[in-house]
Amino acid sequence: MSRSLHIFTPSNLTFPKQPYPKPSSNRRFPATTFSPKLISIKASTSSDPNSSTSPQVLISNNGTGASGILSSTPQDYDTPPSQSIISDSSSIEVDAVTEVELKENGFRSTRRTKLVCTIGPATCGFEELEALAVGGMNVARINMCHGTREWHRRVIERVRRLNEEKGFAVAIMMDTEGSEIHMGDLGGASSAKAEDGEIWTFSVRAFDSHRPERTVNVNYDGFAEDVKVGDELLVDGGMVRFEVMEKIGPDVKCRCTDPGLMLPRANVTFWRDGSLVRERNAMLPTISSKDWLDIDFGISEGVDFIAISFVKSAEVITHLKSYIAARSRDSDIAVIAKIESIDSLKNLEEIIQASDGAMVARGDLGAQIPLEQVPSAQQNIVQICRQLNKPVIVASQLLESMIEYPTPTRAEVADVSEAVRQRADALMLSGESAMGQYPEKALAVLRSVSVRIEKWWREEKCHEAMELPVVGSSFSDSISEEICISAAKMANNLGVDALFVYTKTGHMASLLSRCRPDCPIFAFTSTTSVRRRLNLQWGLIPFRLSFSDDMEGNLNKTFSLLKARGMIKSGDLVIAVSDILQSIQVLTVP
Ligand SMILES: Nc1ncnc2c1ncn2[C@@H]1O[C@H](COP(=O)(O)OP(=O)(O)OP(=O)(O)O)[C@@H](O)[C@H]1O
Ligand SMILES: CC(=O)C(=O)O
Ligand SMILES: [K+]
Ligand SMILES: [Mg+2]
Repeated sequence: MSRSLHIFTPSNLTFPKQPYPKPSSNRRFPATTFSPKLISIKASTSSDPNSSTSPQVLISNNGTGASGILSSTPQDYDTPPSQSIISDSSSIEVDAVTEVELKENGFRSTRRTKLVCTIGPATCGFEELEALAVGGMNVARINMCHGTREWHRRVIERVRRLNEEKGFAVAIMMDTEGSEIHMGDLGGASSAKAEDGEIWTFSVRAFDSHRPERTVNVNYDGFAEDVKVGDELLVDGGMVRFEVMEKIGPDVKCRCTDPGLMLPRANVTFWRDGSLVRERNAMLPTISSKDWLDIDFGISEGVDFIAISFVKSAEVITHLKSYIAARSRDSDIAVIAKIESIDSLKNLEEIIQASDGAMVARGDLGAQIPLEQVPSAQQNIVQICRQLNKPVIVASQLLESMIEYPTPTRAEVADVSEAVRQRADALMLSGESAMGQYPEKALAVLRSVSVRIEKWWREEKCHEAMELPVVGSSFSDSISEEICISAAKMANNLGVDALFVYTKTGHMASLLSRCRPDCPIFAFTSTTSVRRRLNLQWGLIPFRLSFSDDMEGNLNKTFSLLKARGMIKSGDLVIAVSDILQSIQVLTVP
């Protein structure tokens, strides 16, 4: 790129000469001494990328404020699917929970960390789902390892109905089974207890209705051939352990060395001399034929996210993304790479780069690498995701003891705090919400710990600045990134109440979220599907709003709609950015 560009940042941006006060301790500008409503800095785009006119930053003072123009190459945002655009231009949609939170506690106290709940027998009813939505569930996860497609379809229907009838924007994430080795479904039993010293049979034979006592089926045909006498067999990452004693045809006799509860379809790994054995099962495809059918199901149901289990390489993600694109022109399903195998750690950056987000799936990850390596892997994945601008979910065993007990352990609270402190986009409940005794209580713990830790770290100003590399490929993308970095920095320095972002595809909102600003981000988008997808990203409060290319009009409309609902008030200080007209505007709410 030969053209030079003046990207404005707070350091090279000239504000009007008019003095304005330093942020006071409550970090709120008195509207009387500073009239930010009139400051508008725009990066307008020239239509000719090769234009010889040199880019310029113009700051003009229109009375008391200023406006700046910065020219650049044309931006290209793709138009979202027309089908999902809601034509009602007079309303704004936000979920009832956020609305109450904003009204009662103000901007600062809103939760920035998003919450994902796995839906299972304990939470599949409409009322239970509603209780989770009221409790702050942003994304409902359905795990295709369990239940029938018909069961999952009903859950999706209920979540949809909840969104329609009660104004929520709960997104749906479908998680594939993947083709690693796991046990069968225990013939319908909810669990099986293995006691110390007991002999259990792991068999590749399928059992119809009658499962012989102390026998479990294993889904991998090569199992009996690949294991050796003396191997250690770990169920669910070591929750239960066995030693292989004898092989009899398709049956493998094992002695329980670490007793515990085995759940249906629990994952099985085997170890030899302290290392994970990956014989022919290493060749199992990431996406099995059953997974492809589940993916077709997810596409036809219009789920918002598909999470792929046991990803090994970026190719499988790229392949799936083109498969989805060819089959679902109207909806845009985001693909989340689950990082839960040794192979995925080896190819981490390429996999995350190819995906729309990632999950630190600590359950299986902890079965493939030594447990003491899981925390550093988590930190690394969270950091790479933030740098590459991909949402990241920290999952598994966050509040494991709450499957049975109404209060978490102190260690669990510390674990949740750590994920919040790392500023992961989202935390996930698995068994706690799918089949535990206290799904709502577990969600409430995630909620209160998140809010508390976020507030604490904001107040202490403990967050280290993170180097955010350029992620976009076009010049226009770079401008959007710089705008977001500058806007977030300005928002922190000026102590504004909220950042507003008007975004058609959601991209600009995600770039702002990546900066992890101190104030919440109101993300306005015209489609319900983008709004749902943004619900996974840190700090974003997604609104559905029809808007035009006239930012002045958009802002006035937003202010009056939000004021009418008591969600903002006169005098609130806001910074607005948009991907319609690449710009930063500082405004006080009239
Ligand atoms: N749809 C479902 N029907 C029945 N039980 C379910 C369902 N979803 C989850 N569960 C139960 O909740 C437990 C925890 O759920 P989770 O989604 O973490 O599954 P998992 O088997 O550990 O697999 P994964 O590694 O894919 O997360 C499961 O082991 C299962 O017992
Ligand atoms: C979530 C998941 O798949 C795991 O932790 O293994
Ligand atoms: K799964
Ligand atoms: Mg897993």
